Amino acid sequence: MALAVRMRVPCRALLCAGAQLRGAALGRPEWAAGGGDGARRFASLRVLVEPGAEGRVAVMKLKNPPVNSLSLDFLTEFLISLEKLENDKAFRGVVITSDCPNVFSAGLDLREMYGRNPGHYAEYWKAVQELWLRLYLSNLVLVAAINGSCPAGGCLMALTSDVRILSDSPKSVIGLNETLLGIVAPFWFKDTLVNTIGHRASERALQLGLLFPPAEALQVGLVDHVVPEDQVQSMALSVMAHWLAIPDHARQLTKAMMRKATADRLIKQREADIQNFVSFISRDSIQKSLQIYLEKLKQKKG
Ligand SMILES: CCCCC/C=C/C(=O)SCCNC(=O)CCNC(=O)[C@H](O)C(C)(C)COP(=O)(O)OP(=O)(O)OC[C@H]1O[C@@H](n2cnc3c(N)ncnc32)[C@H](O)[C@@H]1OP(=O)(O)O
Repeated sequence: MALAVRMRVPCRALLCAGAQLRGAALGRPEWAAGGGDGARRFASLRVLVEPGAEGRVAVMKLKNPPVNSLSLDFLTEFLISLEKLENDKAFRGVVITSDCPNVFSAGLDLREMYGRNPGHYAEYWKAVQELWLRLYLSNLVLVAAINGSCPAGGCLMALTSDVRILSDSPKSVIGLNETLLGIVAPFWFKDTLVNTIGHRASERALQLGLLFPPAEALQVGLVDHVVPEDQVQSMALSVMAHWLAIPDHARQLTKAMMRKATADRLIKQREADIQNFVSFISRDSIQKSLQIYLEKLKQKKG
């Protein structure tokens, strides 16, 4: 039954093959298994996978310092580790959290979108699409344990999860803030937000580029729970236990029923979406906006 409901995402194999080649080219081992749990604990440079609870749950820790930006290398490593977990029938759920202090993820890596060539932009965008499709259509129960700042692409990642737990800290702001950078969230970012918080709240959040503090994120429905920082992971595991009490086949079919139409919109026009991104991001005005934003980030440090 699990096989019957497992959805295939085109081009995944190609992307993963690309990642392995990239890893090999960098002259480092692809995965290092370790610890007493053998294959249940593995790591790449930027993603750490540890056993969660009762051998059925894995905890994926994002480890791309300083701010877990979603670089191409990070995306490829993340996708490989997710595929490993998807293919291991022992795992039914994954908690996604950050290994970097105060930041869940700073979103897409601005350096992948600034000052590069069209071929690079296309390769990067394909990987971003793949991340969204693989997470959004995952058969696993995904719980985002958001232990820090979660803007733009970081928020998109969290929105693909089945449940979101946010730490109660002034640093833990979450939202799709693309307009603040002078860029526009693509339709599938928007669809994911609308499916979570509704049309009117999304319209306001997207146009204003809102980054919601914890209480407001909870109120608008962007996250499901806000808990003290030191309870984020334990809360995630306890919510996970609730979701795992449901038979997988029924939950998976229901998840597919709720999400497939949204994912299909992108699957049907992936190539056009890549071309749109490349032409948008290559515009002089957009490159200028990104340059200014990157400079602001640097100046902030003083
Ligand atoms: C059609 C186009 C659609 C594209 C859709 C785009 C989606 C996106 O995700 S765009 C990215 C949006 N992200 C942001 O706006 C977040 C920017 N970052 C921050 O606000 C902060 O860095 C922070 C709150 C996440 C963390 O703050 P803090 O701990 O104070 O760290 P710093 O700001 O000092 O940053 C350290 C270091 O990291 C660099 N950096 C930060 N964010 C990014 C990023 N998204 N991509 C690449 N690099 C990033 C920052 O510039 C600093 O670098 P150095 O000065 O070289 O140390």
